[in-house]
Amino acid sequence: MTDQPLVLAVPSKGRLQENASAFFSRAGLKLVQKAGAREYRGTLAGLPGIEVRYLSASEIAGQLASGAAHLGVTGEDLIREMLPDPAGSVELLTPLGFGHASVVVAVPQAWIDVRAMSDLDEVASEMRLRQGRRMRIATKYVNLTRRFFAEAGIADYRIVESLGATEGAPAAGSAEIIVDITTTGTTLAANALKILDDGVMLRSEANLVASLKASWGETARAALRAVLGRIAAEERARTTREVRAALPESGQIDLATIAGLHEAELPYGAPRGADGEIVMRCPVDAVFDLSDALVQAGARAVSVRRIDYAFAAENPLAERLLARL
Ligand SMILES: Nc1ncnc2c1ncn2[C@@H]1O[C@H](COP(=O)(O)OP(=O)(O)OP(=O)(O)O)[C@@H](O)[C@H]1O
Ligand SMILES: O=P(O)(O)OC[C@H]1O[C@H](OP(=O)(O)OP(=O)(O)O)[C@H](O)[C@@H]1O
Ligand SMILES: [Mg+2]
Repeated sequence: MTDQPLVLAVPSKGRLQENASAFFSRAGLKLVQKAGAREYRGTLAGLPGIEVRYLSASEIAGQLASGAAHLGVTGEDLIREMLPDPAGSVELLTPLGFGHASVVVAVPQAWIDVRAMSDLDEVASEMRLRQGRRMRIATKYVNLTRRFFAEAGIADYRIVESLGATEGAPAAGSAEIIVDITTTGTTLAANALKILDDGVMLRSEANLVASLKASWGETARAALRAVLGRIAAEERARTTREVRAALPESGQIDLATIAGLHEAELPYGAPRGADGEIVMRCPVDAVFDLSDALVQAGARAVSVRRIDYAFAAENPLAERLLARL
């Protein structure tokens, strides 16, 4: 078997594209697109064994499912909708803090008595009884809708598959209600629709996702460690601060206790010698309490700084995935 490169699928358009590029560059991963405007492949600068593919968010979900891509950035909504067995075919490595959107059940605002899924059950039964037809739901989230309605005990409906402008379906008369994704709610409001009180099916955001179906040879595994090592180093750096100080004149300070109280660590160990320097690292939220504690304990010149990357021997993201391969 040939030792294939790691295929990294990156959004090439749409809502996730810009944020995804920013995420990779923060982690020091420079996407280099091959020459030619129609070339949808690239590499990562300085990292061998990786092929970048530029695809739409839904194609990325598909390629992770089939194993054509090893790693990708896509919306959790697409993973849950498109994969029959997400838990068995992919690993959601980490949410990325962008691409937030919810998949919701929305009905016409004019249905003033309909507020919850249980009310919808009544609407469906009445429609069936009085008009002899089933309630129609316009959506492209066919699988998520079937699952959610089954859990709500509603069976009397029909799905009208929508390819776009789903919110327009009720006004156009092609469906009574819709299931779609929303962020600001602007599109729903513009179409005189409202979300049911218990109608939020999924809160989604962009995730870094790994395929369990891809072929993970040595080259791909080595590339995985390198990529996830940088991503983890950036995240560790972003969520922590480095706190430095000079030892008290007396040289006496109980750093272990102070560290323990403020979730801090001494990444370079305890200071040596009377004019040693204390270097600690703590979560962003703990910075002021830790600094106060150091000052109270007699430490001098306490300063706090951001760090760009914090590399470590441990690679929790990679280990979690490799344990499943
Ligand atoms: N307000 C939003 N509306 C739609 N998608 C959003 C929104 N906010 C975040 N997303 C995320 O972006 C994903 C789809 O992005 P987008 O619509 O840009 O892709 P696309 O280019 O239309 O993909 P395709 O052409 O395959 O449909 C969604 O599945 C969701 O995860
Ligand atoms: O709640 P809002 O902030 O108003 O956003 C929701 C709208 O955005 C998405 O469409 P998109 O712009 O991605 O177009 P598409 O349907 O062509 O993908 C989604 O399908 C909704 O129509
Ligand atoms: Mg879209």
